[in-house]
Formats: sequence, structure tokens, C-alpha cells
Amino acid sequence: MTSVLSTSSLAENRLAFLGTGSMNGAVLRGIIAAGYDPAAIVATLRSDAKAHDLRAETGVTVLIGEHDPESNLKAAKDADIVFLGVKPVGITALCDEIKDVLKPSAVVVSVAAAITIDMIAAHLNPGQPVVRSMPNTPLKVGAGAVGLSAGETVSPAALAAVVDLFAGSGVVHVVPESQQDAVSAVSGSGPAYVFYLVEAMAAAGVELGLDPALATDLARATVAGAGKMLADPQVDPSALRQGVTSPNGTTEQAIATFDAEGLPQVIARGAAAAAARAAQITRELA
Ligand SMILES: NC(=O)C1=CN([C@@H]2O[C@H](COP(=O)(O)OP(=O)(O)OC[C@H]3O[C@@H](n4cnc5c(N)ncnc54)[C@H](O)[C@@H]3O)[C@@H](O)[C@H]2O)C=CC1
Ligand SMILES: O=C(O)[C@@H]1CCC=N1
Repeated sequence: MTSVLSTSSLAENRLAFLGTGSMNGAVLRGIIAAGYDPAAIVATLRSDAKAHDLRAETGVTVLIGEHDPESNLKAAKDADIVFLGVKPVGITALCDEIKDVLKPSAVVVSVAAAITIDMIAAHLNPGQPVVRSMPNTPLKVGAGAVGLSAGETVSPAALAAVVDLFAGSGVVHVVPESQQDAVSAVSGSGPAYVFYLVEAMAAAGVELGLDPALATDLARATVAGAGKMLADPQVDPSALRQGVTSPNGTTEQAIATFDAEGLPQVIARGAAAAAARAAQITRELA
């Protein structure tokens, strides 16, 4: 099938990934791991550096901008769904570059923080369907979280096709666009908070006398294991915490210290700072 937005899952829509770095690369790898045909996907990168790995790991066609100035145009022109994966500052220029080769039905999916649907649509031809997404890098291992917001010209079938693509490798929620900075502050940036926690837990172990490699291994395995327990959406995180916290035991002392030191408030302030930065980037680039 060559045309428009089949919603049968893992179907024949042709996909383009423009700017296939950390985030778009994770989306692409998740889609491939879920069974999508690599022959239906073209990805672009600006330089050679990571092209070999991307080709070897995914089997998709990879076009390199530094060798072929038309790489984005070639990837975009036959695509039914086009993922924009460059930094926020580069999104509108990329739209200007590809807008006249896009099929009118092609859905443009941005993964960029802070770039609104209106900002994208203003640099595409009138009516081009636009979806704003906030994915996260665990999509790469089939455990992502994604917020999606659809522009006015996105049909229900087109949105369903995009949801389907992400849903093969993570949980997907359609949210009002006004909530995207909050989604970014919780789940877009969230993996970094968790890696930071692992670093802090390992450092705490070293303070308590553990060898650094041992402390890191224990912290890593603990967070990975806890993450697996959390993967069941029926399970309440608070109940899981209580299952570790013996009355009058050791964990209770740690949690009481976190509460007394205001750790929940610190995390809330960090997330608020992330959301505020997104709003600032929107103002800077609007
Ligand atoms: N890294 C993350 O965890 C998340 C990132 N995002 C968003 O993803 C976007 C990309 O961020 P990262 O993947 O972290 O950056 P990155 O630097 O890893 O990836 C960007 C890629 O685009 C390529 N590129 C730049 N200009 C290009 C052009 N004109 N044509 C083709 N390729 C081009 C670069 O060579 C690079 O490979 C950003 O807009 C960011 O807000 C969103 C959610 C999470
Ligand atoms: O740090 C950033 O700006 C991007 C958006 C969310 C995660 N990474």
C-alpha cells in the first residue's frame, strides 16, 4: 500500500525520520523492535558518525546530509508520516526545507520540546497535518512514555496511525497541547532524573564504604528491578513502596529523612524548572 495512513498496526505507511539522533533514534528503534518493516523507513542524519550503527541495528535506509544536501527531501517526499527529530531551534528551518515535497496527506510528527503545532504549521503548506509529541528515550527498549497532541487538520485515522506507531514501544496518552510542557517535565526529561537518582544512590553507597563499582551495580540493578515491578499499570507505586518499608525498620528511616529534607518538594521544583525552560524556549523561538 502506498497511501494514506493505514491504521492496521505495523502496516505499510512509509516513514521518514529527519534528524535521527538520540530521541528520533529511540523512536525508530522502538518501532523496528515492534516489528515494523525497515524497508518502509528512511532516516537522515547530518553527519556520518552514527550512520553505520543506525544502519546495522535497524536495517533502514540512512541518508547523510553532509554527503547529500537533498537527503531530507528524498526521505520526506514519499513518506506518509515524517518524524522531525532535530533540536528545537532547527525545527522550523527543517519544515521550510521539506514543505514543498511533502504529500498533502503526510502527517508531520515533531518530537521537539517547546515547539508548538502553530509554529510548525506556519512553516508548512496550509492544511498539512501536524502532531506534536513528547516521547522519551526508553522507547528504544520498548518501555517509553509519550504525550501526543494533534493539530486541527489531523484526521482521527491519522492520529490513530501515529498512536499505533508509538504504542508498540510505550504507553501513549493524547493530551491537550497546553499540557505538553508538563509532560516534558515529567516523562520527557524523567529518564534523566532516574539516572541521576542511580548516580546519587551509588555515591551514597560509596560514602557508606562500598567499592564504587559494586555500589553502581547495586544501584543500577535496584532501579532496573523496581522499574520492572512498576511496569504493571495495575500496581500502585505507593503500595510497592509500602511493601519494602517494614514498620520500625530501616527503609522507614530513609523515607522519613527524605520527607524531612523536602525531597518531594525538590523534585517538584526541578520539574517546574524544566517546564519553565520549555515555555521560555517557546517564547525565544516563536
Ligand atoms: N533526548 C531526549 O531524551 C529527548 C529529546 N526530545 C527532543 O528531540 C529533539 C532532538 O534531541 P536529541 O535527539 O536529544 O538531539 P540529538 O543531537 O541527539 O539529535 C539530533 C540529530 O539531528 C541531526 N540533525 C541536525 N540538523 C539536521 C538537519 N537539518 N537534517 C538532518 N539531521 C539533522 C543531528 O546530526 C543529530 O543526529 C529535540 O528537539 C528535543 O527537544 C524530546 C524528548 C526527549
Ligand atoms: O532536555 C531537553 O531539552 C529534551 C526535552 C526533554 C528531554 N530532553
